[in-house]
Amino acid sequence: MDAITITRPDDWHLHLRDDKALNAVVGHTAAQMGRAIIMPNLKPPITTTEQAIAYRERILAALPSGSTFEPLMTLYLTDTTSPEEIVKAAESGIVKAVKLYPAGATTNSASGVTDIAHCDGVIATMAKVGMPLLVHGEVTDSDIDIFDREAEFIERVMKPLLASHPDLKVVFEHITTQQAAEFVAAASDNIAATITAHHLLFNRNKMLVGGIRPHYYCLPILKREQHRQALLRAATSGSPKFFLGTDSAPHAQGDKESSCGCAGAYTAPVAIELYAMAFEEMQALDKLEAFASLNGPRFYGLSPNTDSVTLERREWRLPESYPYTEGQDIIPLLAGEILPWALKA
Ligand SMILES: NC(=O)N[C@@H](CC(=O)O)C(=O)O
Ligand SMILES: [Zn+2]
Ligand SMILES: [Zn+2]
Repeated sequence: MDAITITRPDDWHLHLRDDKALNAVVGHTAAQMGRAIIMPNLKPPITTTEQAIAYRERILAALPSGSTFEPLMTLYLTDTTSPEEIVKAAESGIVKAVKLYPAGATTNSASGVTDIAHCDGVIATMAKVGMPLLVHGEVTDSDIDIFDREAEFIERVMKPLLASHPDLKVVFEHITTQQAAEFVAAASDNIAATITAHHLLFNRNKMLVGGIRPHYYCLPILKREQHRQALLRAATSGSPKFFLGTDSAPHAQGDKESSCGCAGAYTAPVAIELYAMAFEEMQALDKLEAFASLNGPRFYGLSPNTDSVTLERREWRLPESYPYTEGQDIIPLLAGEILPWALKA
């Protein structure tokens, strides 16, 4: 196949940050995606509908002129989020989901939930009004190895949560393990998952063999090959439960290439190209459209985009960096490398 045309994709898990960083990155996503679910882990986090509406306005203002990209907003769940705030969010039509960050699990999760028991009433309200819960699924207990934190989350948090709230819509975000892929596939229809391009393309060797490569450090951390294979099978299985979520998570070069580097891979400029590489590895390019453009809107109760994008088989070299904030560049994943697929302008 030398070209593939699909319904324009959406990104169901994206970090856009704010201010100068927002201005630097939003165009990369808007050039490819029709819509994106915007993560609320700003400093301070987006915890109210009012803040989500204001953040949405800042995103729209930062878009290149003429762009029709649509940001879909989320709230950051805390120990003190009220059921009233959830009702308000649902009625706004602007807030599409609520995000659970276990406190301390990832970037800007300090205000996250310390114990999900604190949120039982709020989650019951979410189930009642049909507001999806998006989950960063890792336990944070210091005795649990970083490579086991997602699998352990399924047992300790996800299963009890779904048992108490069987009608709750849940997206298990950025799944990275065979356990998560199998759990979601076997769960009821109201449970889905996003999968990143980098977890489909790379195992942990990419990050650790021949030198430590900080741009491959993200959370949940890259796993061993067995897990990558399970994610590839899930993404290309044709199941509507799995859809595209890049988790493109920009951090300044200096914050990544550091003695204590931040977690997050910046993939927005080449998101759909990277997914095409992964699907081609499975000889499943015919499954790309459902994963990238149809399954997500279906889960969120939205229509697919009405226009399309075309990928051409044409080698091109990704830039080494892009301008980011004052005096800082951002390094995309696969910076300076040759990619086999190009998005037709
Ligand atoms: N994925 C990451 O490694 N980082 C994300 C947070 C997240 O999605 O967990 C970020 O905001 O930088
Ligand atoms: Zn996360
Ligand atoms: Zn994320």
